[in-house]
Amino acid sequence: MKKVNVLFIGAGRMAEAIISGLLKRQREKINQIVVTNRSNRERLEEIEGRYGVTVAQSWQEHVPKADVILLAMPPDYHPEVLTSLAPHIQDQLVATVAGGMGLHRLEKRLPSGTAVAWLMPNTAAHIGESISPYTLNAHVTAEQKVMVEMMVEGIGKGVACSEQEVHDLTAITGSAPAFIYRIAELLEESARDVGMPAEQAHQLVAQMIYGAGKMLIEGEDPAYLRDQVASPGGSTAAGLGVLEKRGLRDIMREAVQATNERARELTADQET
Ligand SMILES: NC(=O)C1=CN([C@@H]2O[C@H](COP(=O)(O)OP(=O)(O)OC[C@H]3O[C@@H](n4cnc5c(N)ncnc54)[C@H](O)[C@@H]3O)[C@@H](O)[C@H]2O)C=CC1
Ligand SMILES: O=C(O)[C@@H]1CCC=N1
Repeated sequence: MKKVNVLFIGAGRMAEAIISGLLKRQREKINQIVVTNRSNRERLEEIEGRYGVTVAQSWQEHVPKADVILLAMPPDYHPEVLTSLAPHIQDQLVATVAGGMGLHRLEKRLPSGTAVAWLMPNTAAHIGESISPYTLNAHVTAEQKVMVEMMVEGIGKGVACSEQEVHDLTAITGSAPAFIYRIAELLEESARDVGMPAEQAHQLVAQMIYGAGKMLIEGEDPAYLRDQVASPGGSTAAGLGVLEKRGLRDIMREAVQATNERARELTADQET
C-alpha cells in the first residue's frame, strides 16, 4: 500500500485520539496528516506542537493531495462541509466518525460514485485500544479498503459491519466508555469515602477495571466471571442484589436506547 495522506476536518477530542493512535502504531504507513478546524487557531497549534502534524485553517487546498478525508466534527455541521467539499472531490475516500451519520447522508451531498466510509471509534484510540465498527459503501476500492483497515487497526481493532450495525453499536462501543468512566468515578468516590487518598483510589479502581477487561478479552463469558467473584450467599452477591433490585438491566437498556435515539435525532434533519 502506498503511504497515505489523511486530511482531518475537525480537530477536537476524537480527531486527537485518532491522530495520537495512528502516529503511535502506523507512522510508517502515513505520508502526511493535515489537521484543520473551523476557527480555533490555538487548538491547531496545540495539535501541531503535540504531534508534529501539518495544521491549516482551511482544508480546501489540501483536498487534492488527500487519500482520505476524515470528518471529525459534530453531525450538524456535516451538510455544509460536505456541500463545500463536493466540487473538490476526485477520487478521495470521504469518511466520518459522526454519531448517527450513516453512509447515505454522506453520499447524497457528494458526487455520485464517491467512496465513503463511516467509522465509530472511541477515545481509547488515543492509546491504540479503540474498538471501531465501520462500514463502507460500494464505491470503496480494494486499495481504499486497505487504507480504512490500516486506520482502524492503527487506533485499535476494527470490525466491518453493516450500516445498521454501526448505528446500533454507537452506544455500545462509541459511547459506553463514558458509562464505564462514570462507574469508575463513583467507585473512586466510595474509596475516598472510606479514607483512601484520591490518587490511590484512582489507581485501585483503574487497575480493577483493567483486570476485569483483560479477563473479558481473554474470552471468558461475563456471566461466568461474575459467578466466580460472587460466592453463593457471600458479600458480592449482596451488592449485585442491590444492582438488580434497583433495575440495572433496565437502566443499561434505557441508556443504550437513549444514546442511539439521540444520535438519530442529531442527524434527522439531514434527510432532505
Ligand atoms: N468523543 C467521542 O468519544 C466520539 C466522538 N465521535 C464523533 O466525533 C465527532 C467529533 O466529536 P468530538 O471530537 O468529541 O467533538 P469536539 O467538540 O471535541 O470537536 C469538534 C471539532 O470539529 C470542529 N468543527 C466544528 N464545525 C466545523 C466546521 N464547520 N468545519 C471544520 N471543523 C469544524 C471544531 O472546531 C472541533 O475541532 C462527532 O461527530 C462525534 O459524534 C465518535 C465517536 C466517539
Ligand atoms: O457523544 C457523542 O455524541 C459521540 C458519539 C459517540 C461517542 N460520542
